[in-house]
This record gives sequence, C-alpha cells and structure tokens, in this order.
Amino acid sequence: MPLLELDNFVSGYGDAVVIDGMNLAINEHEGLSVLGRNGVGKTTLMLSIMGHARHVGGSLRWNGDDLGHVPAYRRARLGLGWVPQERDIFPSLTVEENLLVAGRSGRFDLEAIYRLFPRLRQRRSNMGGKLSGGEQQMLAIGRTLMTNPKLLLLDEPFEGLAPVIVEELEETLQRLRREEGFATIIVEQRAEDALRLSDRAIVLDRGRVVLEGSSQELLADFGRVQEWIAV
Ligand SMILES: Nc1ncnc2c1ncn2[C@@H]1O[C@H](COP(=O)(O)OP(=O)(O)OP(=O)(O)O)[C@@H](O)[C@H]1O
Repeated sequence: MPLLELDNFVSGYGDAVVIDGMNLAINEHEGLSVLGRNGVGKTTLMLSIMGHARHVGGSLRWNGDDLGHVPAYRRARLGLGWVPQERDIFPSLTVEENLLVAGRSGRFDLEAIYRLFPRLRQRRSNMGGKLSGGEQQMLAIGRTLMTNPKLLLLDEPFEGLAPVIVEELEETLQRLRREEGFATIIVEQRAEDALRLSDRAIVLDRGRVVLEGSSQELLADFGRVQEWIAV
C-alpha cells in the first residue's frame, strides 16, 4: 500500500481550483520531485497534502486512511513533515530552542540533528534571526526532522543559496534518504538538482501532471522536461 495516495484530487483557494484532478502515489522510502514553472501549483500541492488548502474533490490517503477531514496539526503528528519555502524560523529563539520546540520522541533528537548538521551545533546559541540563508535552511530541515516524520516535504530548499551550500545540503539530503530511508517530495526550480535527489518526478502545468518518469529517464532526456519548465 502506498504511503501517500492522491486519487483524482482537486484543491484550491476559495472558488479557485488550482490542483485539477491529480493522481499520485508515493511509497515508503521513495523520493519524488515535483517540477514546473512558477504558478503551476507545486506549492499548492504541498499545502493541500498538509491540509492548508481547500480540498474540493477526490481523495487523499495516508497509509490507506482518508485524510480529507484531518486538520493540518494532526497531519503533522501522523508523520507528514513539511519544510516550508519561507523556512519560518523563530527569529528570537536560539537554534537549539527552535529545534526543541518541534521535538517529538523518536530516532531524531538534538544529537542526531547536530551530527547531521555540524554547523547547527556550532551555532546552537545563536538567535534564529541571525543565521545565514543556508543555516536557516538547515535549521528548517532539522526542526522538521525533530518531529520524526515518515515523509519529508521540501519546498524549494535551495532557493537563494550559494552553490557550495546547495552542494552541502544535497549531500545531506542524499544521506538522509540512503541511511534513514525517508520518503521525500521535493519541489524545486533547479530541476536537475531535484532529479539527482529523487527516484521519480512529475512535471506540472496548470495543476495537472503533464510529464512523469523515473529521474534517470528524465535526466537523460532533459530537453523534454525543459519544454515544460523553461520560462
Ligand atoms: N493563498 C492563495 N490564495 C489564492 N490563490 C493562490 C494562493 N496561493 C497561490 N495561489 C494561486 O495558485 C496558483 C498556483 O500557485 P503555487 O504557489 O501553488 O504555484 P507554484 O508552482 O508553487 O509556483 P512558485 O514556483 O511561484 O512557488 C497561482 O495562480 C497562484 O496565484
């Protein structure tokens, strides 16, 4: 049974439909990239999975259970770990406090996060608002890992970061997948980076899947992806 399954799923905001009949299944340990131009609905898909957009039709299942009427805060408790594009770090809490407020018992505790991101250990007493963009992103990921999720949803984790930091983060995300077996969904403008981090990808246009395939396949035939994502 898939970990997460969308069946003819429709969602949006108010009267506006953004995700328009999506079929998608993600298995445990699987990595999926969600690609597409600005405004095609990538973030809305993540927000819908987390319960922050209006569910209009179709179904959304988690481990086979219908999530349709489950409020957002309970979805996080069920093992859906969301790392928002805005990162949402508490600026007046320290790095360590930012991590501890999210903590729930499980494999990932403070020590595990500091092993994964040694830079956060060095910065443990710094205020969240005083971190560089890369450190903020590490903290955002670390904080979500503290909830011990089964599925990690990352919205443009590399946005605005220097290439050397992107490389460091990519390595860490690879390790997480390989060693910890996380299922991940990654929304990214940098399509090639995302494809290298995933098993499979979908390309969206106007709230629908217009292209899908294994990441290897799509990397080998990247021109087809670019037809849909080039601006
Ligand atoms: N809170 C909202 N209320 C109403 N419409 C919204 C809201 N957020 C997004 N939209 C609209 O939904 C559509 C899809 O936006 P979404 O942010 O999901 O796209 P995206 O593919 O993630 O783009 P980006 O790469 O710019 O983040 C857009 O037309 C956008 O204007």
